[in-house]
Amino acid sequence: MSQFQLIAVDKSNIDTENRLFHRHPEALRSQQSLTHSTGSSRGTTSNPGQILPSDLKIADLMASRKSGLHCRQLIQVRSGRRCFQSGKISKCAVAATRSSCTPKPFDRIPGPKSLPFIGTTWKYFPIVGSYKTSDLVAANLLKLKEYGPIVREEIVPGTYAVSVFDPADIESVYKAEGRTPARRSHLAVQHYRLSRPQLYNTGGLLPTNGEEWWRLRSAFQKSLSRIQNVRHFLPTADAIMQELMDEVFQRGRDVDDFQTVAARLGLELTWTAMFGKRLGCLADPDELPARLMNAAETTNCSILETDNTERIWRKWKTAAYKRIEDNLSYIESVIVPALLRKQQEVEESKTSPDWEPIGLLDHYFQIPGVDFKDITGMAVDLILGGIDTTSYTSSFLVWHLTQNPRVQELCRDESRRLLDGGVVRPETLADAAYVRAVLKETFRLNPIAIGISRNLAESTVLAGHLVPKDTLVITQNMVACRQAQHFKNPTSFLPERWVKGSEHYTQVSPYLILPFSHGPRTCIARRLAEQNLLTLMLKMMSRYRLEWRGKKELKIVTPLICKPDSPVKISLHSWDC
Ligand code: HEM
Repeated sequence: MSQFQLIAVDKSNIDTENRLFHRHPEALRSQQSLTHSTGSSRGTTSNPGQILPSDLKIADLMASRKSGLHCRQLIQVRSGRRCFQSGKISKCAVAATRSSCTPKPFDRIPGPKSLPFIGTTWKYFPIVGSYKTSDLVAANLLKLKEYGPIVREEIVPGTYAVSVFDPADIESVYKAEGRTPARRSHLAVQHYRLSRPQLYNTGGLLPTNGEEWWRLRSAFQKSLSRIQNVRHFLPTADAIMQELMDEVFQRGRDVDDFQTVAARLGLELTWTAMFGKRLGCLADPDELPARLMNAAETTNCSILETDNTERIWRKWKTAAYKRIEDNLSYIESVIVPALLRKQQEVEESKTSPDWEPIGLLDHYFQIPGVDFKDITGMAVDLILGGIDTTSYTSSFLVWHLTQNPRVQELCRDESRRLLDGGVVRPETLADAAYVRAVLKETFRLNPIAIGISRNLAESTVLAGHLVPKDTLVITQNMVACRQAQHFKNPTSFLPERWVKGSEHYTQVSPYLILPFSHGPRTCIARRLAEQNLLTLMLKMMSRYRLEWRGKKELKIVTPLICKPDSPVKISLHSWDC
């Protein structure tokens, strides 16, 4: 009988082996029957050199080839002479040896030509280059077409960024991110904060890496990661959205830019979650919220530019660096006095028997091991993270709804069935399968982050190339989610893909759609953000039909996160008229 031997010699190989079983239930069943007889189980005893039955592997791997799935196993076939490597299944002319399956070196990763002093950045220059930083989605799509599923760029001479597009590689990146996942972003924010030790202890959560990041993250995430803690914010969120419907939409049914309205909403929701008190910026817009929103957006939109020109602003303050400095200092001028008031309030009331923490800050001021300066950094990061993410996502959501009247009707039917006297309750959210599917489909086509970046914590094989530890890798989820190999009619907005029982129901790799990222560094406010977006949709769709009045097509620009390229102009029509 011919036999096949899995060569799983290190952790990454064991991971790829597990991935194979994960994707091919047949293989898993056979593996289970195999391991039953040997008394082992999947994932725990993926022994290097383990012998597998021949019928299992041939059938399984051939099926993989037919279905276009990628195996990338380091597998040696003792007889049958097949070698599986780098996303392809190829016949080897001679008996496959381990060396023939050895990953290719890092410098063989394809990518644009690198020039002295400027590396590959010329590709983003006007006229000579074909990529635009303002349209990274198109640039990344072009990279995939030009170079394939792995692309290497020299972003600063001697510093490389590797893009991966295949979900199996995205999974490998997450598996190699380590206990304290590190990314290279918000460098100017970090520099600015470290130069103000009177206000901050560290660069804060967004830019910090390593143990210091974990100290902050583990302290601040508790009140945001448990679902029951987040449900605690639901009644206030419901009341805020009710005000949006009654006061704002009722006043004018033609909204010239929904994104601005949604930014106010994002600020109101974030502020209220933090302080446990309304800011009141929806119905009565005064100057402070507008300036705060503007300061957060300008800071966010200057991040990419400063991350890419680190060497310059470290010597001379560039315009983008100055923008960050000015706007962060404005945010501090609002936040710090509010934090001081809150701290005093907590001190005065926490001894009272009927005092209950309402906002995040009520918890933060009681966490041992963090002080006022740590909380200042966290509060500013929540403001930076909480407004544009909500407003851009809900703008794309509204765009897709306006383009799909049938989807609007299905959302209306579901929300009317589930709302309890117009109010969203925890069980409403749990049952809102269709509205949830609409949000997921929006995230497939319009995630606000094109993907995530990581500095690898360990050397890893990606698309058949050995990528060294510490290399900056970018997962290209957004482009991957628009590929026909993963989704039928990939550019169509079809929430039914996510509705069990629908003929369009699709099961895909869990590493494709990751709008909030994944693992220990996933968005700290993920549950809160989802809760708010679902509540908004349920309440809005139960009352209004949306009509698009903006530019023919809403496109994306990428100052940092993906933003609508033009005003989100809509009209709201009552369903009952
Ligand atoms: C649609 C809504 C949102 C999306 C899609 C989103 C997405 C993301 C993503 C992709 C990351 C990077 C994670 C990584 O590198 O692995 C992130 C981080 C973060 N997000 Fe969100 N986010 C959203 C809403 C919010 C809100 C409402 C807040 C605050 C109230 C927030 C605060 C943060 C913070 C502070 C981080 C940094 C976490 C860390 O580095 O440990 N986000 N978010």
